[in-house]
Amino acid sequence: MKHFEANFDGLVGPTHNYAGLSFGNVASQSNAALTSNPKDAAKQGLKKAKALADMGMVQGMLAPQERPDLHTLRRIGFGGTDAEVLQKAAQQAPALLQACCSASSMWTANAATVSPSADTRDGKLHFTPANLVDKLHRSIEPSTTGNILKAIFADSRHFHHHEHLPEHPSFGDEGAANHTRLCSDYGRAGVEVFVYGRAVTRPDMPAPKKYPARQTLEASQAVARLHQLEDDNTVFMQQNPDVIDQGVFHNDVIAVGNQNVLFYHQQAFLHTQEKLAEIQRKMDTDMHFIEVPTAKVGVQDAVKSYLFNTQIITLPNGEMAIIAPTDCEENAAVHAYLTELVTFNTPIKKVHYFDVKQSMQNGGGPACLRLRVAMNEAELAAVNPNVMMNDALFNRLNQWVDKHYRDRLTIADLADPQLLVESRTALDELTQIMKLGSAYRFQR
Ligand SMILES: N=C(N)NCCC[C@H](NC(=O)CCC(=O)O)C(=O)O
Repeated sequence: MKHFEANFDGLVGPTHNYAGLSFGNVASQSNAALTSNPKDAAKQGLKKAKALADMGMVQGMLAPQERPDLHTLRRIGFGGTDAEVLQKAAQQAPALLQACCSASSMWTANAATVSPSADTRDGKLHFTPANLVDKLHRSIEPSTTGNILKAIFADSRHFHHHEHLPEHPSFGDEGAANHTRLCSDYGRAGVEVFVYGRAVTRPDMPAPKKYPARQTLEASQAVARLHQLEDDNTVFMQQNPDVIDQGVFHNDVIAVGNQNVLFYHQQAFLHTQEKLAEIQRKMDTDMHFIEVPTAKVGVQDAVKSYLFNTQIITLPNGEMAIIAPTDCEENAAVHAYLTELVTFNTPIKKVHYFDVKQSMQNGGGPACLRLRVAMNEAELAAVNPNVMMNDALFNRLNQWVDKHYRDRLTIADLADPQLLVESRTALDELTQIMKLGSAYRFQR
């Protein structure tokens, strides 16, 4: 049976805006209050997803969440008509309104942790939505994420869905952004690398001083238990707290892996050599550890350009390619490095650049925008086909964006009751396009 990796990109929602909600994420903070362009944002994402489909990759789309989130606003005491709820929240607690309007579900690397059936004891593909407890605006995503994943991966003969971890800082879980699966071939048991920022039960271990460590060791261990992984196919590594304090809020901002390649910055981890040796010992093939030295690319350049928030994909011809943001092309040191990288003796042979600036300005690069699901043909046949990218879906979604999305949105616009109407109208139509049933609360 054929095995491959599918990517599910988050469709950018109609309320995409810059509210500076993510302390520790430099782009989010420094672009706060910029005017956004939701239409461009959605189209940039669709273009990248379609390009991967055109390269022969299996590519799907995940629907955005319902925002403004009236349910949460009512839950915290804003009442009246929908328009009144928005107006009162805007007047009394603008930060809470902003948290309830973020289109942050677009970054589907944070939707869940996924373990392919080749790695798990029950031979099923496991999903655990990330609880994202570190940020208020993201902590309201996991239940709906779980519902969307269950609507797409519905067949219980193949897919095993878990509830998100308890909503407490001890179990801070950021999903696939802090998880990398390495393997010799997608269908063979691999090594799942969990990268955590701090260990709650081990206060003696180093932790960042300035910015939060969003992922805990305890959360990573819980996910590995739920997913029925063996010690032989898991590795737990600690992220270097110094780089978290320099703006590396997720591990996928400083490292990315694919099959037998791990591409990472010299300063990414603690106890690097020991941990890489453990990975190699547990792998059934020789690893390519591609370490980028600080002397060639500093941490600041890596964070600004998102050199490591690139996707490394295996093309149908077996070669690997890097999907990078155009910001990498614009940074001299990073561009020089990538140009050199394809000449090294590694499986990576090509770099493709994509403009995803609307997302980048909130700290989300190409890799943030996608959830990886390694699977086989039988599993793919069980996936809702209406979310899979092809010419027809690409054209249909672009028309849908043109019809419903604004081309400029400011923080002040979030209280506009018309934005709520537009968003609901758009999402209602989307559930018909993607055949998702009544996925949203407002439809029930
Ligand atoms: N690295 C990965 N996998 N994902 C990137 C997520 C970016 C997201 N930004 C935001 O949520 C900013 C929203 C705002 O400020 O309006 C975050 O910090 O959680």
